[in-house]
Amino acid sequence: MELKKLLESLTFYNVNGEVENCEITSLEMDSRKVTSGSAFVCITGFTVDGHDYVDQAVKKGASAVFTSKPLTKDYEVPIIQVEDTNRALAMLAVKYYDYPTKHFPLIGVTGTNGKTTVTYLLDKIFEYHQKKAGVIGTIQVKIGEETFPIVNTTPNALELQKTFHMMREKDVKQGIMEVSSHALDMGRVYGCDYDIAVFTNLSQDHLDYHQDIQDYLRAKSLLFAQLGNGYNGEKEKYAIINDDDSSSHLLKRSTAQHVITYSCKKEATIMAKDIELTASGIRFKLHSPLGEIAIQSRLMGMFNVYNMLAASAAAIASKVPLKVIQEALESIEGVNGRFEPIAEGQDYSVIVDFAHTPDSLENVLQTIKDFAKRNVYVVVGCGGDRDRKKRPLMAEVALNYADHAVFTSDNPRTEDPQAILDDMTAELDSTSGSYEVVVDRKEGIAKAIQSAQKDDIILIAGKGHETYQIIGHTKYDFDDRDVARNAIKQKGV
Ligand SMILES: CC(=O)N[C@H]1[C@@H](OP(=O)(O)OP(=O)(O)OC[C@H]2O[C@@H](n3ccc(=O)[nH]c3=O)[C@H](O)[C@@H]2O)O[C@H](CO)[C@@H](O)[C@@H]1O[C@H](C)C(=O)N[C@@H](C)C(=O)N[C@H](CCC(=O)O)C(=O)O
Ligand SMILES: Nc1ncnc2c1ncn2[C@@H]1O[C@H](COP(=O)(O)OP(=O)(O)OP(=O)(O)O)[C@@H](O)[C@H]1O
Ligand SMILES: N[C@H](CCC[C@H](N)C(=O)O)C(=O)O
Ligand SMILES: [Mg+2]
Repeated sequence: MELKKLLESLTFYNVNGEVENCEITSLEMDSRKVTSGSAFVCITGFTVDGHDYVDQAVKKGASAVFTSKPLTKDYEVPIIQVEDTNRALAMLAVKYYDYPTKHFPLIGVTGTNGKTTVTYLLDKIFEYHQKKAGVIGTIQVKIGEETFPIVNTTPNALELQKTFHMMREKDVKQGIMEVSSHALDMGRVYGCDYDIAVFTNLSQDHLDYHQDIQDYLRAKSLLFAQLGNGYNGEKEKYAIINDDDSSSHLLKRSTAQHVITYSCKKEATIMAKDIELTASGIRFKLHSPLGEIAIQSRLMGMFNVYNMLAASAAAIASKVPLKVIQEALESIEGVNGRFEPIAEGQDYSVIVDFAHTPDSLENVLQTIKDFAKRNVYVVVGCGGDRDRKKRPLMAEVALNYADHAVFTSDNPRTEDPQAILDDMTAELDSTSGSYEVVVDRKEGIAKAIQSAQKDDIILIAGKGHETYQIIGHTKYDFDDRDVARNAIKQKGV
């Protein structure tokens, strides 16, 4: 693409150098990826400043550089200075990849818990609706049956538009993505044109990044403020909001578009009635302005009723017939690493789940308690370099619900694993409940499995689908499901 054409995506900028006849062969924000003809955008990060890598980028053949501050030396390639390179990156990426989401509708899902689950429910619904879907989120990028690895739940603006472009090339008819609060706050989704924005719920997490819960909510609300601000202005846009959550009022006020509410407790656009939670799944009646359907699902727990309402509401707004929604939800066996049973023929249950917040841990433990015939064990830890304030809360929830807790390491990252466990247990006294601390996760899982007797249930929480454990800066192979399977076999069935 000609640089001149790329610059049409920006309004005010200063150019130092010659723009005419400058051809751009790729758009990059990482100097290490620059090749001959790349345009390099300098981003000021949390660790380093991209402006310090201009020399490297130019040496590698960059044919243009975007900055947000004056550079200390002159270069022979055009230097384009903008107010904010982060914002410019999104605009440039949308232009470079030729407005990819013009070609398919886009659903964004935000909230503390349930985003991945809702996106996979929607993926199944669109599969049944015979519309090829592309999903972006915590687990991976999934386009039809193809999957690609991912670093962040919501990728940066450049990676995101590139992924949308790939979806367009693969003939995707429906985009579905998780939108994290970090992404909203950092502007990773600037330039995205959402048709539907979904809110699951808000509870404590990420207070390492956000100053407080209000700031966290403010970040979430940006998705609803952004709804309808894109280039697909002629289509109707919908905000789908959990009306049973105390943040619903603010989120409704954040959007100028249509609002669809959902609730299990009160009058709302979409409601769940006659809910039955059983040891083998969920039954309820989904009531909508278009009619009522009976939902029968293998997913467990009240929280999954909410997830199904959220997904159904987004599907209804996307004009998917109720019958299709009903069949798709009935067919879902589970979501990777969410309430995933590990069955090796043993006479006790082992469940691997991704609960890594106080609220999700409480929800999943409540679900287990409701059907437990005997003791409930929980093996859980808290990630390092993440919200420290949730640590004592998660430990408290574990003790409130489980008969015995094994506190162990999650992803310690650069923190001392013992110090994380100390944060979890500092407030607990000996009367709070029965627990032990086992720093090594593999050992912690094995200990719980060794102790289990017939009809006991062990919940291994926090890592779900993850196939690694991050210690320091290194990712080691680690999968709770494999570790549990081996421990079960070692114990003997
Ligand atoms: C705190 C945070 O969000 N950091 C993100 C950020 O990294 P950073 O600011 O440290 O980047 P940096 O290393 O300083 O680099 C700055 C710039 O210099 C460039 N650079 C760097 C080195 C070099 O040699 N040359 C060069 O050009 C980099 O490409 C970049 O453009 O930008 C990176 C690239 O986009 C992200 O991958 C990274 O996410 C890290 C891995 C992360 O862990 N983020 C978490 C907190 C996060 O965002 N989580 C949410 C999920 C939350 C949830 O689901 O609950 C998410 O959406 O993933
Ligand atoms: N609607 C919900 N409300 C509360 N807890 C939930 C809900 N849905 C799922 N959970 C619990 O939270 C865990 C994580 O669910 P899921 O991965 O769908 O959430 P997420 O919002 O994508 O999380 P992340 O922020 O890590 O991407 C599940 O394993 C389950 O224990
Ligand atoms: N998306 C979540 C994942 C947490 C998973 C948990 N295993 C951890 O490492 O803390 C986060 O970035 O906070
Ligand atoms: Mg997720």
